[in-house]
Amino acid sequence: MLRLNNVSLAYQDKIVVNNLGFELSVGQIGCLLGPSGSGKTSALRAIAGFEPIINGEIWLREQIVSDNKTNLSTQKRRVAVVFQDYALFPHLNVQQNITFGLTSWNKQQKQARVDELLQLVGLTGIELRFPHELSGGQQQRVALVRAMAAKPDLLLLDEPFSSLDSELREGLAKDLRAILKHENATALMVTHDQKEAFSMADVVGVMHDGRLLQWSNAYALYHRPVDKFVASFIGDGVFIQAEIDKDLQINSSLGQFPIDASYGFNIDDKVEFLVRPDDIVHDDNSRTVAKVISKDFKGSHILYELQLNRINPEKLLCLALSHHDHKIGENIGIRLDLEHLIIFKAE
Ligand SMILES: Nc1ncnc2c1ncn2[C@@H]1O[C@H](COP(=O)(O)OP(=O)(O)OP(=O)(O)O)[C@@H](O)[C@H]1O
Repeated sequence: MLRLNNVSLAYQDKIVVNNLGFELSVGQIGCLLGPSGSGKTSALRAIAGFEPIINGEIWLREQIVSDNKTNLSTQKRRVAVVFQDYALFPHLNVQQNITFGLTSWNKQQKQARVDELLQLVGLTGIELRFPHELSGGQQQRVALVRAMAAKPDLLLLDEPFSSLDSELREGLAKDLRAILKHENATALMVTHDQKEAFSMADVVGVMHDGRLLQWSNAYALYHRPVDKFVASFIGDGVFIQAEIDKDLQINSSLGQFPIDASYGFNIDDKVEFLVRPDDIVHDDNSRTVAKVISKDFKGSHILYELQLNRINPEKLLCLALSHHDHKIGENIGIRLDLEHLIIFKAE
């Protein structure tokens, strides 16, 4: 449905999207995730036809819509775009807003589509209200269904929830996913918010400095990051310095443990491995103790920041059940419970 091959885009001479490549099939929801300035919005704008590309190809359906000679107009691409600063037409009511682009539809078809879409977003009955009579969350829901009203082949969403508070965001991301799936719509969203990406998308691409580092599902990004940037950007955790000893074991402040030969490390290699907060288990019977440096109460859990000891002042994060309540400065027993190792050569 959508395919990018080695797409590069530059403003003046500065390349901001570098050799981008991925594919979305019909009905799939993708997300480009990355820090500010990583090129996500520029990539989305190129797919929408707002920016020409200097290299590569963008395919939509079975047609090249962008290459270094072609830049098909947005209308001809049959894509709909929802921007951060979505705006409904203030002088049109909800029904008129939603049906604005449905010029070739008759009255009954328009009415049926409005009813169907408003029901999907739980807003039945607000057809005749004007935007100023709606809450921010309701306005954003209407803006989203308006973009989907004409059943575009591809929906492009640029940080669609950024103007909403965090509680609304999560709810809306889940709702939007349900609607997209109901409509079997193909969509690509960009965001810097990992939670949003994970609740919305089937497949997530992490971007950094214009490059796509990894394109996979959320589970693989968290558990099998391809490099240190992805490992640090996705989820919490700390890197522990270690070296490979003569028995090809990892030797670290958290103890020694074996490493599979398939990792390809050699004796004396300096390495660092990732320890997520859920890899550190609070265990009063453990001989390894660490001091509580800070704590963050999260309701069902407490996220502790711990320091191993004076000789090994490495910091760790530990996610403990909320009734394991310890004071700052207290020493608590901990145990490493790594399911699998995320390990890189030390920089
Ligand atoms: N119209 C423009 N002209 C020149 N440079 C631009 C233009 N738009 C974006 N840039 C630059 O291109 C780079 C990538 O910007 P882009 O907006 O694509 O990143 P982003 O990952 O979407 O960031 P954000 O999350 O902050 O929107 C940045 O260095 C930005 O300053």
